[in-house]
Amino acid sequence: MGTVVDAANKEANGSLQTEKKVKVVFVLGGPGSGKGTQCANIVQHFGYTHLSAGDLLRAEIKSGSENGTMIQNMIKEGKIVPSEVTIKLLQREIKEISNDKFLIDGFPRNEENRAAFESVTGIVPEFVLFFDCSEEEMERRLLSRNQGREDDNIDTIRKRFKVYMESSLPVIEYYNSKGKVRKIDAAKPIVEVFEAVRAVFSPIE
Ligand SMILES: Nc1ncnc2c1ncn2[C@@H]1O[C@H](COP(=O)(O)OP(=O)(O)O)[C@@H](O)[C@H]1O
Ligand SMILES: Nc1ccn([C@@H]2O[C@H](COP(=O)(O)OP(=O)(O)O)[C@@H](O)[C@H]2O)c(=O)n1
Ligand SMILES: [Mg+2]
Repeated sequence: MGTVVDAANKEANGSLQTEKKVKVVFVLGGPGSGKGTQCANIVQHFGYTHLSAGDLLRAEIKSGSENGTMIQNMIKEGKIVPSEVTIKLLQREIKEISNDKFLIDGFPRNEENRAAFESVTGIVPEFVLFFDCSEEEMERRLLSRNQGREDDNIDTIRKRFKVYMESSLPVIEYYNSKGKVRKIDAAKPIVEVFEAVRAVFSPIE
């Protein structure tokens, strides 16, 4: 269990009155491995709230916020946005949504994300759901994703794969060294992947 503390409230009352105890599962894997697709299934069957870091960042661009242009440029390059930006968006959702269990999809994507989230929120994940899939398969899926995303082009896809190998896989290895990774063969068809996902969630429900 982790807690998200309202800093302002803590400041005002010198106490942790608005502590909210939450259960968090990180959903990690390469671009196109099927994170978003399986999160939708988990939401339906296990009552978690799905927080996609990428979706929150794209919404931030649309909102015209001061960080929008920076975020847009980094997404176009497949780069990882400064953690303080992404963590603030995640914290806001966790605080505002009346649920106590969250799937955080596509985060942490590098060591800075991982360490900063833990030190800022005090939350340690129950476990990490890792969707393992070959680059060839992920590339095929991204090129036919048709969600109008400007980062689903072959040049940016190549950059994202490089970032995934260099920065994101080490985070998965970190959690693996702590016995926290639940690895799923994500190359299989959607239904078969969900069968394996269901088995991971069922025992603890
Ligand atoms: N197991 C699967 N087999 C084939 N296609 C898949 C599978 N899972 C997801 N897809 C498709 O691949 C694309 C990427 O899936 P998505 O869930 O957006 O992945 P991610 O969030 O990891 O990038 C989508 O078009 C989705 O419909
Ligand atoms: N923790 C994160 C997650 C996403 N992002 C950015 O958002 C982009 C899209 O993330 P996403 O999770 O929606 O991408 P997919 O894995 O779903 O294809 C990433 O390539 C990064 O540029 C980030 O900077 N930090
Ligand atoms: Mg996704």
